[in-house]
Amino acid sequence: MFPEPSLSPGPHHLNRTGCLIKISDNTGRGVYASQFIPKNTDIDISPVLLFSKQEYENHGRHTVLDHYTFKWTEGRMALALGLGSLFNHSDPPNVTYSLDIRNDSIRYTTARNIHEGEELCIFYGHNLWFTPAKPSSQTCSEPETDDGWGGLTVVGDDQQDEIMDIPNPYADGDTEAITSEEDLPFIRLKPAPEEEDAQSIQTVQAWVVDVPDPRHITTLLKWLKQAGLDGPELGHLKRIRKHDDLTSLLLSTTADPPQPPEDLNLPAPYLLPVPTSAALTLPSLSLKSALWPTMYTPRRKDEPEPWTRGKVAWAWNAMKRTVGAATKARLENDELPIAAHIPAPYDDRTATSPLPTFIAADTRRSTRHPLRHASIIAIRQMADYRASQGLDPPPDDDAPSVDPQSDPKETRNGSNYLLTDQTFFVTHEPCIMCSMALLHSRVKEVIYLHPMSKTGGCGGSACLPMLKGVNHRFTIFQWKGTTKVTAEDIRIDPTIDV
Ligand SMILES: C[S@@+](CC[C@H](N)C(=O)[O-])C[C@H]1O[C@@H](n2cnc3c(N)ncnc32)[C@H](O)[C@@H]1O
Repeated sequence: MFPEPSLSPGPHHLNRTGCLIKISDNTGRGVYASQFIPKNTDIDISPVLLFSKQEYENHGRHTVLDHYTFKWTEGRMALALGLGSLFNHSDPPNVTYSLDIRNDSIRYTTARNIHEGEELCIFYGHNLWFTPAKPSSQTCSEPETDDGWGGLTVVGDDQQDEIMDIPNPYADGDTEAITSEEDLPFIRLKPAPEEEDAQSIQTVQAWVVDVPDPRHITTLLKWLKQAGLDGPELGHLKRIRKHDDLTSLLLSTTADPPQPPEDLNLPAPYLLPVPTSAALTLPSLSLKSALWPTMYTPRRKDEPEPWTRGKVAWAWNAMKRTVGAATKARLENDELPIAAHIPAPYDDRTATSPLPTFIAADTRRSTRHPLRHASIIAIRQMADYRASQGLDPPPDDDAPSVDPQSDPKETRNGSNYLLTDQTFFVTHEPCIMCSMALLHSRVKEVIYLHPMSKTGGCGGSACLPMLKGVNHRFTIFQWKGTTKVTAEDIRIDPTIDV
């Protein structure tokens, strides 16, 4: 059924589940099935060789190891021994893998039934360092994120019970210690300043005069000042342009041409389109400066807020629970496997009456309602709860279903229906509608697992909190998953609005 690629047999290394190594012209060595292998079979458990962060930085990453190693915890890198290093990349993959931090090994499991002769492939992530032999089935452009090993993403097990069994890798240690950025299980997405292309650059007509004798420039700059033509409206542009041997001076955007001092004998001013704003990125700088020399003002990034180990452990549990809810929604209710979760805030852990946890799955299928997205439901749960002043919520099909693990009575104060200061966990990047709802809700930060590059409103197809004119911004994180909370099972069609 699966055509034998132009393979030389290579060394066989037949393992107990029937995996063997073959060599193809396009992808080099790879792992192939010598027989039918059912879904959910553990096909290999590869021990790993660990490199310390320093060892890897100084040596490993400058060698071919960089194409083979997986990101481990505490900045360490792992080389899978045996078959583990030989799985090639495919999107979608037919093999998932999970890191077993305790036993220094990686487990590879079939994600579906595998036929004899089929190549077994894992998913390396979206930032490949080579051109994949088979074109990716996903055409989405994903955010520039670090996915795993030099480029690999951990795609974990799809069994909810197993997900729930995984020990939290951040559970031990000093809860007050600050976790370094690279040890965080998520990536802070710093939405790029708006990129511009040549067509989208806004321009305005400005008067320019050529100055054959550059010694006149000083006089002209003084004259601009005296004439009141040195206002801030052109402050994003340089006044003088030197092009080949010609010096030109930017005068004004006035309707009529300004009249420079006559005794300088300058040629008549002429109109030129110039950019209306400074350049935020280097590509934009070169496009704009081709029109007129432009100032470069990259956006200053906010100082990232540090995450303590205790808070990271809390986030890990929260994301695990979110994934569990999404998996359950699909398995038990035949819904889309999408869930959103507002856990009791980490800082409430010692409070006598902490906020309850709100967790919601998508219900658009069962309610036949196009707006029953998990995020909208979770936002509404919390808003209703906070505004309810102890009253029972309205009997609606997406009305609050406050987590039974929590006792809401104590903290209902009705003072605030917003999600101010809340961390919002969601299995998939929220769509534009949900991102706008999150913005309206004044949420503090959103952590999502799967990017939705075609429909997402947090950087995928648009970035709502970065829009001009919005009255709130929230921080966005993408889970990178050195844990099994990353579940391939809840991947969905990239064109779905989440
Ligand atoms: C972890 S190794 C996999 C084993 C490798 N094929 C070998 O012979 O050692 C990763 C390397 O395999 C190659 N590779 C993996 N998947 C590929 C794909 N889909 N298309 C082309 N090359 C691929 C790339 O050269 C990549 O750097």
